[in-house]
Amino acid sequence: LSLVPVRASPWLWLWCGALVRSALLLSCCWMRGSTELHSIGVLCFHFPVYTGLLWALDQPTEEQLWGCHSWTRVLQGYAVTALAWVYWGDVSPLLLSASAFVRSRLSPSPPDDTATDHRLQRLLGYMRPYFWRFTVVVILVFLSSYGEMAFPQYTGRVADWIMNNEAPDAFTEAVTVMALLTVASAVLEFICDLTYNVTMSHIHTVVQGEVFQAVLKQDISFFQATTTGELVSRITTDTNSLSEALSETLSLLMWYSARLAFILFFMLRQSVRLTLLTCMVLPLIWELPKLLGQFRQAISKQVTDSLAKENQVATETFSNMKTVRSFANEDGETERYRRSLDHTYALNKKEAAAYSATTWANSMTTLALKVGILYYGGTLVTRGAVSGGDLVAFVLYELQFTSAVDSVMRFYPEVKKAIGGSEKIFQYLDRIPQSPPDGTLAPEKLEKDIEFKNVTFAYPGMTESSQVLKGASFKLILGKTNALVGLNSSGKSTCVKLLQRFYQPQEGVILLDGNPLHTYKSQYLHHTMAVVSQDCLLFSRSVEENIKYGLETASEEDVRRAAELACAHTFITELSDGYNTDAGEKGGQVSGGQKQRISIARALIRRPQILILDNATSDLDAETEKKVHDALSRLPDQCTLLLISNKMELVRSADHVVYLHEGKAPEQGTHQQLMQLGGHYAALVDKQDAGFHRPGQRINQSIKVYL
Ligand SMILES: Nc1ncnc2c1ncn2[C@@H]1O[C@H](COP(=O)(O)OP(=O)(O)OP(=O)(O)O)[C@@H](O)[C@H]1O
Repeated sequence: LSLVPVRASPWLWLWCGALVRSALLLSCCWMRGSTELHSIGVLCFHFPVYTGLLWALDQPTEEQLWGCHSWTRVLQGYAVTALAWVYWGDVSPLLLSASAFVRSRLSPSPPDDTATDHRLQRLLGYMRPYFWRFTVVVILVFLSSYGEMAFPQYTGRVADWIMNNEAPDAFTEAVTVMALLTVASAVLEFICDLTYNVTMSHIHTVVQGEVFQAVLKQDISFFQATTTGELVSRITTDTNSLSEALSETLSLLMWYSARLAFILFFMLRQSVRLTLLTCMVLPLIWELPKLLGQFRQAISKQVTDSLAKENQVATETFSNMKTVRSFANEDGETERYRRSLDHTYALNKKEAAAYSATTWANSMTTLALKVGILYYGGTLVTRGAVSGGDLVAFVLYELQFTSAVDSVMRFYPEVKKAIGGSEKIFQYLDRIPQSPPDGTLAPEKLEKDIEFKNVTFAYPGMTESSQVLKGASFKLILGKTNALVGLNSSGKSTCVKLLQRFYQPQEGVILLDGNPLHTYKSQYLHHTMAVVSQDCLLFSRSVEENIKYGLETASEEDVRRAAELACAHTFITELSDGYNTDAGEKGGQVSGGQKQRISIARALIRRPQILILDNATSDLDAETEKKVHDALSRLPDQCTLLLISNKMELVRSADHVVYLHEGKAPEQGTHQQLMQLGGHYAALVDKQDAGFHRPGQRINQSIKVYL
């Protein structure tokens, strides 16, 4: 062991021993977690670092350096290592679970390093197409950071020249070079910032577009479970803060990291001892704010969630303003909003406390370092170990160094926080819609009836006892007028939603043209089948754009023809700006009846093979409704018409009536056949007829007719 080269350098011996011990510990696969790596670091390197510190402080180190060569010391070192090896082998799982417990107490959602790495990789994936641009950015960052080193370097030299009254020409030259390098560095920084920010804002646009697209692909139950406020917040607020963090904060992090590397290099050139002293204190500067930063990160996540909830309350209130006003519940809504504000405020206070603690820890540690450097540097100058100029340069470097460490410490958690915040964005991007994959069928013409075969269905999250359909089997005749009748909540609208593939039946199958519904292309299905429901909504755009919604290629002639069929043309031309009149948010600028006719026109412009009207003419007066139905009866023969209405005269005129009862379809046939049967349907018709003959009594509106 005391053989030649090692003996020649006690430092080498000391560090080799530390490396051997750490390699031994690392070879145990169970000791590769971050906690264990820290422990290995402490175990193996505390002695060499301690000796280094003594050397930096100009203290005697002979005993520490040469003491290793005694067999007792070597054996003692390995004995401690072996002991630690055994100790961690047995106790490590216990320690890990205890620390996990403590962390779970401190923060409900502890930061998961693996998940963060994964998210980082995903984000880097978006940067990959701009690889060369980022390479240029990195090169510019390094060049510019290098240029910034000119100021302390030349200031130190100038200080020496002034103190020693040397070469006045060199002084002017040094100042000129320093100025040129600083200007060059600033120009490079400008080019670099511009390139980086333009690229990042393009990436932001791409991510935002992808998230929006991914959300639109989701199944209807997803929209039912997720509130609009939350969705909007994820698409706008979250992507914006991610983009801000990645464009501003990450760029600053890059700058300061590069600066840190150069400063360290120049500091080492200036004085190894002073640099060592600075670096000894570095872990303290590094670890304390990092620990506090983790705590802050967890709180920030809670703040983001709380803000999303706040948005949700506001969005819900404003979008239901009429309901709020009609129930005079402004105070109630204000109270609800105030409660969510209070919750965010409480979290903000926690976050502010964590932020202050992090900042305080940063400044205290850096202050202690500054005092230490000045004191120890002063003694070195007095002893003549370094020149006054060197100390001046070193102090300037050290100031930049601590500010760089401080910035890296500050921006690193922020970037991590933004990466953590990207979790939800990626959740949306990764979410696979629960509906089966899109089919391939898209026949030009349907030939067979629509058939529900033993269909059983409960809404997502509902129990079996809440099944809406319990093995319902019935047919809707192709090219004819069909009526689906039943009491309230008997599942009539649910059947339409199943036909639109908003939900999937748990059992049974729905056949269209003899094939299961899911074998059809989704786009084809929604073009073939047009649905107009009672609560049809218009978009805040012109009437014309509303009518040709999703069919941008439709001509003006098509729009006018569809509007005429829906008896909407006349009133549209009387609107302030005709077809160009803005329908307002959710169609708020037109009346309920006008909204329904525009919606019917929107359905008709597609020339659907199946038209479903779910109480779609309920807001029309009798005369207009008759006109609309007359027009609809003139639709081409092959169009299967499906109408929901509370008016029995429409049901009577249907070719085929299906009566839904307790999740099944016990009666189906023509109106006459069902009346002759004398079952539920006949009883319902009788009740309604009786209701019509009692003036002033409210009619039990529980019939829906689909044509
Ligand atoms: N999105 C949903 N999530 C959970 N349950 C729902 C949902 N939509 C409807 N339901 C429930 O399903 C049942 C059937 O509702 P559906 O709207 O299909 O009945 P309906 O016959 O059209 O009723 P109505 O004549 O009153 O319009 C009701 O009990 C209703 O509460």
